[in-house]
Order: sequence, then structure tokens, then C-alpha cells
Amino acid sequence: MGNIKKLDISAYLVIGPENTKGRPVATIIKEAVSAGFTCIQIRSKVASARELIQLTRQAAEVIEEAGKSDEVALLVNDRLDVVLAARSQGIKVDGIHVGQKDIPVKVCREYLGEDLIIGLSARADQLFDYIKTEDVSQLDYFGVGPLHETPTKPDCGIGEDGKVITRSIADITKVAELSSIPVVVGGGVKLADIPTLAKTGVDGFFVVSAVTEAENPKQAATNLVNAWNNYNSKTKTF
Ligand SMILES: Cc1ncc(COP(=O)(O)OP(=O)(O)O)c(N)n1
Ligand SMILES: Cc1ncsc1CCOP(=O)(O)O
Ligand SMILES: [Mg+2]
Repeated sequence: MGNIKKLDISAYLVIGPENTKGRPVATIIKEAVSAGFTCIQIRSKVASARELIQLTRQAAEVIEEAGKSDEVALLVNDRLDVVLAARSQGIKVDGIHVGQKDIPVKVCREYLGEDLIIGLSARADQLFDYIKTEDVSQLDYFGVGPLHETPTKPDCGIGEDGKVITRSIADITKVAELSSIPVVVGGGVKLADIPTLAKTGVDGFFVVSAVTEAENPKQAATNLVNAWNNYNSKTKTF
């Protein structure tokens, strides 16, 4: 797992410059980490490779300043090239999150080696069969969603018929039971969802707007982490 002692995806922030209402990405990451967020993903569909490397550098710096480099994982969305470039510049980035249409997991693993983290978005359709049968040997966790339709990613959960499939709490509970690797759930997740989500047996929640668009991101992050910790009844170990 590289420098990360144990991957913790219980409170997972996904963030890019298009999500922050003009506020610096690094400031919001700093606030989320100090509130207890355990995993950070740099995700931007508009930033250039150089900008993504710079955002990753700043994120690694604020995690280090908080003294949490060996416990808070820093991942990059989609961009294997950015992960490799950042690492070659000495930036402490811990892995990548890819989806079904991105660079295949096998290729990511070849380039990143055994120790880095690779997360994969689960297929939207035939989710249960997929979770049961997919080869997870190269994977560290599944991202599953959306819990609700979300303007942050309107195409999240689109099935082959073009319709968005949202996930019920019963679906999520079943995914937690079926999966042999950790599961993190996101897509429209807000504070009010956390008590129910925390009891499903999944390993965590991921959010963008609940923190990045909040008037007070630090308070919003604190409330989410506290709610998760108060209601999480998970005892499953991997
Ligand atoms: C933790 C987590 N889960 C799912 C996603 C979605 O990834 P993907 O399906 O590749 O979509 P984009 O984020 O690339 O638009 C994620 N980013 N993080
Ligand atoms: C990146 C991503 N992947 C699946 S849904 C999503 C966006 C979630 O954003 P929000 O938490 O604002 O609904
Ligand atoms: Mg992707």
C-alpha cells in the first residue's frame, strides 16, 4: 500500500477546481483532512495535466503538514499519466481511481506496481452479478453509486438503456455483503444520508458537493465524519 499503512475509505473527498465555488482546492482539502477525512481524490475534467500535477502536489503538501501522509490516501481520478508524472517529481500520490470506460485496471497495475492503490467504479447495470464475478485481484476497492441523481456527475449510474439507476439502501446492503473488497458509496450523498448508509456494512461514503460547495467546508466535513463514526456499525474486516 505504498506509504499508506492501511487504506481507510470511510470518509472520502473527491475534489477539483470546478467544484469549489472559486475557493482554493488545497484549502478545502486541508479543512477536510483536519476534520477527519481519510481519503482524497483529485478529479477534474477541465484541468490540464500540469494543473492536475500542481493540485496533486498541493494536496500532498497539506496532507503532510497535517502529519497524515501515512494514513490519508491521495488518489488521482482517471489520469494514469498524471499519477506517474507526479510520482516522478517526488510527489507522494498513493494511487488512482478509474471507471468502466477508463484505462483498464490491469494496465494501471502494470505501471503503478503492487503497492499503489487502485479503485474502480462498479458497473451500473447487473451490479450484483458484476460484484460477485469480477476479478478483484488487482483492485483495492469498488466505488458504487449513485445513491441519488447528482448534478455534479449527471451521467453517474447510466445503464445501457441510457437511464440513471440510483441505488437503494437495500441494494447497497447487498453489495456490501457480496463484495470481497471494500466498497465506498457516493453520488448525491448528503449529511442526512449518513446514518442509514453507515449501517449498510459498506466501508465508507464519498462526496464532492456536500463539502466543496458548503458555505463552511470544514464544518460540513466535520459533521459528515462525526455522523459516520457515530452510526457506523461495521465489524467486517478484509
Ligand atoms: C470513489 C469514486 N467512485 C466512483 C467514481 C466515478 O468514476 P468514473 O465512473 O470513472 O467517473 P468520473 O469520476 O471519471 O467522472 C469516482 N470518481 N470516485
Ligand atoms: C465523482 C462521482 N462519481 C460518481 S458520482 C460522483 C459525483 C458525486 O458528487 P456529489 O457528491 O456532489 O453528488
Ligand atoms: Mg473516470
